[in-house]
Amino acid sequence: MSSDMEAHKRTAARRAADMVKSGMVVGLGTGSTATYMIERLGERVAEGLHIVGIPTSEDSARKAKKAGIPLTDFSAHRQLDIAIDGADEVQRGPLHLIKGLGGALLREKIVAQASKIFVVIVDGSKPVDHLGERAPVPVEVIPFGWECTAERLSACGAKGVKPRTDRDGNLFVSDNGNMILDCTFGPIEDPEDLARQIDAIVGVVEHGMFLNMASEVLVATEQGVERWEP
Ligand SMILES: O=C(CO)[C@H](O)[C@H](O)COP(=O)(O)O
Repeated sequence: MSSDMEAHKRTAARRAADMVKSGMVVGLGTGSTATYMIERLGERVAEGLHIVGIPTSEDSARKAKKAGIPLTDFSAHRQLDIAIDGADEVQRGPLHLIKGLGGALLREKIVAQASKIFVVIVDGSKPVDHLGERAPVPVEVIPFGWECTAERLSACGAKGVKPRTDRDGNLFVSDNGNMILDCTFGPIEDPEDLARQIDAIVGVVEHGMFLNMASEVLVATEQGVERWEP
């Protein structure tokens, strides 16, 4: 990871964190870009910003607590004012996303769906013409019968379906106790159709295509921060 890329992630993250106002319920994304956003929100809380956060992963919950951000959950709030999160790919135009290479796609999608505004923060390596160009589509599945679920995902056109593993080669376990299958499709011509096919497979909990969900995307590059709307 180049230091430029890190600097761009940080710039986009801080720009989004500065959109947050006192009184808001804020969805806290997961990943390296979202971590910069959590750190910036922590600074703002220390300066007097009053917010509560709903984290999208156990990892982000830990980081938010460390940063001093008070946390809440859906038992207290059914709707969030804003959610801010990174992405693995962003398609300009509809602002379709692939998310979940960090393993948190299910909670991320629940939080994004419950938010009035969903702001996506990326560096210049994330925009693509078609979803699937560079990233696999992560699919969270229940462990029971995953081999069978994997075959059905192949039948949807995935060229490769790989169970995600951790650094030690053990099967990755999500915060929800599920597995992730990384499905390589290559450029996806019709993401809505693919999403329908994947949603219909028994055993699939959720996939990492976030279609028509982003309210805006902040793309930070050498040239500054571009703001995209659908
Ligand atoms: O979806 C995600 C985690 O599940 C992340 O937002 C995505 O992987 C981007 O991560 P990073 O900001 O580290 O590039």
